[in-house]
Amino acid sequence: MMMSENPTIALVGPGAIGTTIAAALHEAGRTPTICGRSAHEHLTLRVDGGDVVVPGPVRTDPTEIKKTVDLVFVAVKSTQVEAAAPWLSALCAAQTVVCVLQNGVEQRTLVAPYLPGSPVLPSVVWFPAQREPDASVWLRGKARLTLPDTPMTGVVLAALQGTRCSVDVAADFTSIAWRKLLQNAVAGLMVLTGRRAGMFSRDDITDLSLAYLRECLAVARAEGAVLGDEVPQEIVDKFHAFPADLGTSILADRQAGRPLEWDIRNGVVQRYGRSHGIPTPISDLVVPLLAAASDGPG
Ligand SMILES: NC(=O)C1=CN([C@@H]2O[C@H](COP(=O)(O)OP(=O)(O)OC[C@H]3O[C@@H](n4cnc5c(N)ncnc54)[C@H](OP(=O)(O)O)[C@@H]3O)[C@@H](O)[C@H]2O)C=CC1
Ligand SMILES: CC(C)(CO)C(=O)C(=O)O
Repeated sequence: MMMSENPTIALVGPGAIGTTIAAALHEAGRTPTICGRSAHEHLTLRVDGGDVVVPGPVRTDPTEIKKTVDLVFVAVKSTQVEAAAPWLSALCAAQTVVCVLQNGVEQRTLVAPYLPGSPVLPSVVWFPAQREPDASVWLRGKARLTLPDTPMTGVVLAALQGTRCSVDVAADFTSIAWRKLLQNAVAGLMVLTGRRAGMFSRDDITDLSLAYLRECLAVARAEGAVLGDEVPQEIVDKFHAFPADLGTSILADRQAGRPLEWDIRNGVVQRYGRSHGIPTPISDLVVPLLAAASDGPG
């Protein structure tokens, strides 16, 4: 699918990931319409070379949107898609490309019901970014996405071409998305301890993580992911190498008392495990604890 020369672009969900992508687009002269929940005059991305300020305002009323756009980036949490649906109705026509910047392997299923048949492009978001108390976002790694190879991938490639956010296109997107899901699943253990990446240097947490990752790997393979036996160790090695104070977005939500993406990051392994008849004893412990931390009661 080709994009018009000056495509119109909107970003729904100007949080940690959304601000990073909005800043990348803005630096390349492709400033998106920013659609959020909280009003801000501008967005600020903290990067090594200083701040990137993206002019706003952040729009908060979907009824103000009078025209659909060519490309929408969706960067709300998976728990916020339903509430963000009025933005999707206002911004999307049948030909609008909707690129979902979320964790998980179910972006299409989650977002498509709120669209007028627009094509949905899932992505793998590799970089850590965190919201700071002053509402700026701290980009803590190299901005990088992986996209599946589809007829509309070129639209996103063109939009992000020459920006600080690099994009890889994967022939086997399923395997890459599941690999990232394994990383996210084990990161969920940080919610249960209230600790950051430094906790993975403990031998007992390393052993638990490896066992959990092997369980997730069995489910990923049953879902068609081609991932080797070395993947659990590689993911744990990654956590060992992270700065000790690096968190994860689900921990940030826990600490802010927000709903957690427990279902798309952890519950998914238990759900698919059940459908394939694969035992998931670690998920059976971890998932109810995360679900209760998120949704209560109590
Ligand atoms: N942060 C990270 O390092 C990474 C995150 N991810 C994934 O990316 C996705 C986005 O995460 P992240 O950026 O951290 O999330 P954030 O919570 O930082 O951002 C979500 C944004 O969506 C806004 N929002 C909430 N509800 C609505 C609504 N109804 N309409 C419009 N905007 C709304 C929020 O507004 P408000 O300011 O009011 O809360 C916030 O600006 C998640 O799936 C996450 O798992 C993937 C890789 C890394
Ligand atoms: C930072 C990262 C990449 C690792 O878990 C992430 O996906 C998140 O925080 O949600």
